[in-house]
Amino acid sequence: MNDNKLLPLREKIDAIDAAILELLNQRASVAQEVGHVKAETNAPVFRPEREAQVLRNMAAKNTGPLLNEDIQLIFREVMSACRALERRVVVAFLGPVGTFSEQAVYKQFGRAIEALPCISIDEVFRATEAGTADFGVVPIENSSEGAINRTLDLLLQTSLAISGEVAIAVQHSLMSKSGTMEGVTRICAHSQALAQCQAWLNQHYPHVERQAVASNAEAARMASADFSVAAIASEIAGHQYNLGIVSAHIQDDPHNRTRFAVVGRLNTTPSGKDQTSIVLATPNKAGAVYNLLAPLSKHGVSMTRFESRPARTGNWEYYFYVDVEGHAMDAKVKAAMDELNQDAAFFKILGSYPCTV
Ligand SMILES: C=C(O[C@@H]1C=C(C(=O)O)C=C[C@H]1O)C(=O)O
Repeated sequence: MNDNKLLPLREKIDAIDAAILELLNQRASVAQEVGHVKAETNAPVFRPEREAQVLRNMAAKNTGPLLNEDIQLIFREVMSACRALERRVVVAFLGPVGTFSEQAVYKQFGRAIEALPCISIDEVFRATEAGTADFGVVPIENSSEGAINRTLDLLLQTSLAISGEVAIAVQHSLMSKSGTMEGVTRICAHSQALAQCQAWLNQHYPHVERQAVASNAEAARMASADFSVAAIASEIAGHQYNLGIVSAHIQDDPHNRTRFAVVGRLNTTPSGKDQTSIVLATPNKAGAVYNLLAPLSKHGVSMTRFESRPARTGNWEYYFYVDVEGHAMDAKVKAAMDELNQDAAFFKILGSYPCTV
């Protein structure tokens, strides 16, 4: 074998690991000091703007061969572990475990947290508003199905602010207890997942009944207990419930993504590269939307997203959900927001937060 050649290389790796370990613990000790300083003033443990800066710095300094993406994953976990020495933050999400929401939680906060599964999006908001959780992670938009209306409606009323956003690739697989479709009479999934796989299902299993259930993970749980049920869910959920894969990645759009908002009782300060989400309504008159957006162009603020929701007043009135580049504390964003606020029938800043790194 090549072990004679490997041995000295492994000794090198052992020495480097010892140095990394030493440095990691030095870093952790400083994070503990940060924790003590924060405890004196009851300051928030999780600072998304600072974590975004650390991740951006690491990517900027990285000379390889490790990829920026992998460096950021590693540092996300390093920060998560350091943060947990200050305090383990509690993060509510749309459960049960195994959902894409749970993946989004770990992508944003790392693993060293307490993840709190909730039965509905409403419950995620409630748990976070009540302080049972420090943050909540809620789906806001899917690239093939559009906005998650319940989240938009709840954002309108909540006292929480958006403190971050996370996007994850959503890949659905068809799975069953046996790993085949033999004896399967029902395909279960969340309604969004059924919609995202509609064309594929129509083509491959047009005659099998489809049933919408509370979540894909719930579908996976049902399939694990019943040979007549197949589930559409993530492979992670399938693995959790010991399911076999019938067909992998069956979503109609191969680039299917879901964007999640992180909500909390925290107002995030500028990170250097931020965006601001607002919601506003116009008086119901000609040219209102045009006028509404004029302050943005006047102050040179770029709009990156625009979504409308019926206001349900019966008058064809709408709420507009708008994302703009920059932080609400930036002079030009602030000037544009002040003007919007003056003209709008309804105006609310949902939050300013770091752009995804
Ligand atoms: C150490 C801090 O606390 C947390 C941990 C961080 C880290 O490990 O780098 C960064 C931001 C905070 O979420 C800090 O606020 O600087």
